[in-house]
Amino acid sequence: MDDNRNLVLIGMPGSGKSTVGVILAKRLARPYLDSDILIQLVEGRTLQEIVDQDGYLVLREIEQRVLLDITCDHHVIATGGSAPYSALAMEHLKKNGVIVYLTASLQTLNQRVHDYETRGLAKHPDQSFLDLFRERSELYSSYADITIDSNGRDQDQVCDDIVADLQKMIASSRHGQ
Ligand SMILES: Nc1ncnc2c1ncn2[C@@H]1O[C@H](COP(=O)(O)OP(=O)(O)O)[C@@H](O)[C@H]1O
Ligand SMILES: O=C(O)C1=C[C@@H](OP(=O)(O)O)[C@@H](O)[C@H](O)C1
Ligand SMILES: [Mg+2]
Repeated sequence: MDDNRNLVLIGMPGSGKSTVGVILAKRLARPYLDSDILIQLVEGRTLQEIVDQDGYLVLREIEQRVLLDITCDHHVIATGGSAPYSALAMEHLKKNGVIVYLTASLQTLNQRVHDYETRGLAKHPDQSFLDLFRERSELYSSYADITIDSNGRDQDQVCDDIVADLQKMIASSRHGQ
């Protein structure tokens, strides 16, 4: 794909950002970055340890810092599900990136993920997953350039759908020039 912008994946935990991100990077011959891994490298501890030791708001602050430090282009970047809580970070990523929102229903997410208790979710301990899902859906949509429905699609099909939509987007922006 002839475009130098980063491809930035956003969506709920379990929507497939990390899994699809690796496949997409290989498909497009681009380097891959996962901001969750960057956080763990910078902090020298797991996401769950950060939440347990310092609380979910500190994890969100660290995530914002790590996202603001990303200055590359031409990468595929999988963010963590809580990335869009930082408007600053999202605006930074959007300047040089196409934001791809992977959607999945609550039922799909619950089928895919069984470790929400240890995954280090950046949410208030009393907030239910359903409430989180509702709160975030709007937030993700507000930043999305492309929205891809991952329900009933395996990771390779999701990757095909992203590439097809990106090609359409690039072609239509060329026609508009
Ligand atoms: N399109 C898909 N269809 C079926 N399972 C998927 C799909 N995408 C991801 N998964 C599975 O769902 C789980 C969560 O995926 P992951 O990539 O870690 O999501 P995220 O990074 O968005 O939290 C993994 O076990 C992964 O294999
Ligand atoms: O949604 C969340 O609150 C989080 C999701 C995780 O990433 P995935 O979306 O890749 O699971 C990770 O960033 C962090 O533990 C917080
Ligand atoms: Mg992930």
